[in-house]
This record gives sequence, structure tokens and C-alpha cells, in this order.
Amino acid sequence: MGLKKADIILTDIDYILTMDKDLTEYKNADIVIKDGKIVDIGEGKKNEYYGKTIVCRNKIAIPGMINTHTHAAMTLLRGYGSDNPLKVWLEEYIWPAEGKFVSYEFVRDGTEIAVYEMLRTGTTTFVDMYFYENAVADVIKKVGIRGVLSTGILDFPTPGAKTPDEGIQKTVDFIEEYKNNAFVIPAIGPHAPYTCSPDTLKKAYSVAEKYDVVYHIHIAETEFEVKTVKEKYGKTPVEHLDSIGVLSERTLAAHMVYPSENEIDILSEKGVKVAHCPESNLKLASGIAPVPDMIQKGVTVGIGTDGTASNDNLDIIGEISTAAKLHKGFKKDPTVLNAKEALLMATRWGAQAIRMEDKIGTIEKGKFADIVLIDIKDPHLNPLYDPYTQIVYSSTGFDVDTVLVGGEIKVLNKEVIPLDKDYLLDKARYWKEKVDQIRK
Ligand SMILES: CSC[C@H]1O[C@@H](n2cnc3c(O)ncnc32)[C@H](O)[C@@H]1O
Ligand SMILES: [Zn+2]
Repeated sequence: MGLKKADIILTDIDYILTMDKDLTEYKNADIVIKDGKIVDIGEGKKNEYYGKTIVCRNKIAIPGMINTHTHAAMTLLRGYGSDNPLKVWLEEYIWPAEGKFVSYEFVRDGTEIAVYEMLRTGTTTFVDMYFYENAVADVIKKVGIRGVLSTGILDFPTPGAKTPDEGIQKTVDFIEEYKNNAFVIPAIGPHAPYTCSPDTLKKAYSVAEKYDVVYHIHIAETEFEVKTVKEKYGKTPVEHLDSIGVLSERTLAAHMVYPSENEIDILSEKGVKVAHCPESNLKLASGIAPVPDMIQKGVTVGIGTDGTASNDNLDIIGEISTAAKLHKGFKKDPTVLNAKEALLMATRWGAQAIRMEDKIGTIEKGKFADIVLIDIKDPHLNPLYDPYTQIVYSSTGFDVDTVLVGGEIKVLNKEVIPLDKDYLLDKARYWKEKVDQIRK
């Protein structure tokens, strides 16, 4: 029989962790890619196809990872205002700096730095909420990564919009511009129940419904938020949002540190998804989200880093490692959030959180070829008894060797191909000098 044509054949992969519903694994096997999608997987597949071949000995393949909550451009504020509570950090450091500097150029440069780090550490899709999302979209078009992008909508003037209505209109225009794009995926981003009125939250929700996009919002991040919302509306955040009708399967709730038992039931019934951001919650001392309880009640939980000013990195492997250990320690139960579940948060569950499970999140035929290869030829990853535990507990994102997005090679031999490192370092220096002036 004649050989079939492929674009790329990844051969001799030590382990392929598909993360599909049966958690199918392959050993010493191949992945075949054509037209940006996975067309075949398995042992000996390399003998059935011809095309560009990449030999992947000493590698583990996993699906491209998904960061379900970040503010990418905040790389330019990495470490700024550290070691302060969320309220002080936002009101005294971050918002003044954003008010002064955030512009198309700031967001473009900050996002390029973020995208470099994300690709380098194996993230192929990120969910963003910030300002000037047109700049984020331009970076995505230049580099080739997937982004679910929302302009942050607040009831007070922001760098991108004077009023919430302007923010909502910008979002509608953005949705119109990018509908049906496989890389720039528009969403709507009302900031939080303590910064948006019920009217703003509802208007934003009608846009989410009309255009069928993700409704991305911070919810129940701190005790301060719970207290504020209770004082203002007589209800806790999830109950309040439920009462105004903005909770559904399209709602993606970042943080969810303080849901009550009843609120977890609401999340489960309404199909609300959660973006768990453990490192940001720890760094800002916000608290520990009851992730095992939410998962047990059927809530889909993805993983997020939040922005790098509150983390302070975009390494998703580091984030799931923190999550897996944090919840074991908190519950005093080592079986809680095992390595497979931790990796699911970064892959299939993350895809479900953004309603893209038919396209990304697993290595399966027909899915986009968003694939990460982790280099295991290093003493710190050997001996290797179990590939899942090795990834979650022993590796970091910097063990990622190769990354493909839509079948295109973005990282090879640990080099990020579409971006220039020295250029990014210059940009980081340029903006630091400006931001430093604020407190002088
Ligand atoms: C509306 S766009 C993003 C907006 O949110 C700010 N922000 C960053 N991290 C957090 C967080 O953990 N909780 C609340 N708000 C956050 C960011 O600085 C922008 O102003
Ligand atoms: Zn956030």
C-alpha cells in the first residue's frame, strides 16, 4: 500500500498522554499531523505516512496546555507592589500604574513577553482579560498562539474605555471582527461583582448570550469582596450573580476562593466553570479555593496563573504542581487532586472551561495539533516510574522542548521561534524605567 501524505510526523515519542476520556496512553509511538490537525496516533504510524519527520526520543507528549485566567500584558508589572494585600496592591500600585501607562504599545509589548514565556513553558491557549485587546490580537496573529480575549469592563474609567457601555461596545466590535477565527477567540470580561453594577453585569451577559461567547469574570476572590457584595446586595457573590441571571455554562469564574456549600451547588447546577489560580491566591494571601469540593460536586475546574504581578510567572506546570500539593496539604489527604487530575486541569478540563473541548485539550484524531513535548533526558526527571507524576511533581515548564500550535512548530529545542529574546529584554527594561518614575 502507498504511503499517505502528512505535514508533520512526530515519531518515537516515549509516552503520549492523550488526556482523552479514557486517559489513553501510548508508548514509543507517533503522532501524524495534516492541515493543522491530528490525523493519526499510535505505534508504527510513521510507517504509513511521509512528510516532515521530527524524531522525539526521550520525550513525553501532552496536549498543549490552557491557561484559563491571566492578564498577559501585566508581565510589565511583574513583581510590582509585591507583598501587599489585594486591595492595597490594586489601589496603590497596579491601578495607578495602569492608569498612567496602559496603551496599545504597553499591551503589545507586555503580551509579547507573556506569549514568549507561555509558549516556552507549554501553554498553547490562554484566556485573557485586559485592556487594548486589539493589541493582544495583533500579537497572536504575529506569533501564532490561541487566545480567548476579553476587554476588562469596570464601572469606573479604565485605560481602554471611559464608561462600562464603551467597554461593552468595544467588545461587540471585537467579537464582530474576530468571529470564526481559530486563534483570536473573543469573549466578554466584566471585571467582578464588586466593580460592576448589576446593570453592567446583565448588559454584558446579553452580549455573551447573543454571540455565544465566554463570560469571563473574577468571582469570590477575597473575604473583602464577599463582605462588600453582601453589604451592597444582601447576598454572597455567587448568589447575587445567580439572582441577576448571569450564571450559566458560558460563565468562567476566576478564583472562586470563597463559595459557600450552597454556592458550590449553584455553580454545579448552572454549569459555571472555574479558573483556579492557586499561586495568585497564595501570593496575595486571598485564601485557598475549595477545589476538591467543587470537583466532587461536578464543577469543571481549569487552571490559571492570573497576571504575573500576582504570581509571578506563567508556568502552567508549576501552577498544577502547586495546586496538587496545596489541596493535599489543606485536606490532609495525599489522594486529593492526584497527578492525572492536576494535568487534566491544564488540558481537557481547561478546554471544557472555555467550551473548546471539541477542538483542543486532548491528543485525539480531528483535534487541532496543539502539542507539547517534554524533554525527559535529564537526571532530575529520572528514573521515571510514572509520566504523570514526573510532569506534575518533578518537571517545570522549562523542561518543555517542543511546542506545536495548529500543527506549526513554535518552540524547538527549547527555542521560541517566532520571538526574539533580546528584543523582549529591551522592551522590559524600557517599561520598567517608566513605571519606576511613578513612586520617585
Ligand atoms: C479588567 S482587566 C484586568 C484588571 O484586573 C486587575 N487585576 C489583576 N489581577 C487581579 C486580581 O487578582 N483580582 C482583581 N483584579 C485583578 C488588573 O490589574 C486590571 O486592572
Ligand atoms: Zn485576574
